Amino acid sequence: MSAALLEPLRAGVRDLGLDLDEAQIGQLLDFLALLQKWNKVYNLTAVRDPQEMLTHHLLDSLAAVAPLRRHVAEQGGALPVPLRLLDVGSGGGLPGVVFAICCPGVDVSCVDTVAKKAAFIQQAAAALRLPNLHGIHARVETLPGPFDVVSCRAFASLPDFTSWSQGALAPGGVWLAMKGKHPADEIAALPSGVQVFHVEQLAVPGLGAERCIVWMRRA
Ligand SMILES: C[S@@+](CC[C@H](N)C(=O)[O-])C[C@H]1O[C@@H](n2cnc3c(N)ncnc32)[C@H](O)[C@@H]1O
Repeated sequence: MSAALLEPLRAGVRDLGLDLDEAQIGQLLDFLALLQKWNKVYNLTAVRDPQEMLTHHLLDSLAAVAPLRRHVAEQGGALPVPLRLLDVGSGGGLPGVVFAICCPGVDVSCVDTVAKKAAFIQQAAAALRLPNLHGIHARVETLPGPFDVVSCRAFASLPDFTSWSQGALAPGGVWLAMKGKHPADEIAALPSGVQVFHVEQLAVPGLGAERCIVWMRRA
């Protein structure tokens, strides 16, 4: 599988303008192979075709890496080292595992209510030799944090995501919600204690669909 996906992955990374070394490209392909292998047992994702996994999961998550790196760079010395990120409802590790591979300076915890999904993340951390990746089996509502960035993809509405994870967000922390088209209704339904400070459009190579990141913080 890896050989057939290597060139499309390289092309996608190039289109995204991402700087990744050979080891990271290898880890991304190894992650895809793990996801495909364990999907049969753990039912981690409905996407089963490897090419589709590449565009819908890997490249889609990779599109959020440059924005995350920019946030880390912009905050500079204001953030703890390593920066602590919580990926909520991570499922098979998207985008959490991709963030852990591409941002070694970020300590990534992936939380999921389903035990076998959290176990898969632990397995991936060991297999891919990622000391900055952890799987947590819990409901996000019960996690105290603190996390400097709380992310999600295909998880819940913005009001539910921010309300359920507010206890995990560090003072001065930000929410990074990956969404499809601009979620105007969800933004309008946010409580006054949550402020949207940026809606960032993303272009995912090979995916003709609208994607954005909704960045939020406590008002
Ligand atoms: C649709 S999946 C998305 C998985 C992954 N983020 C992705 O983009 O492929 C949503 C995940 O959220 C998890 N989940 C639902 N409610 C949760 C909660 N309260 N706390 C943590 N995880 C939760 C589910 O078990 C499921 O794995």
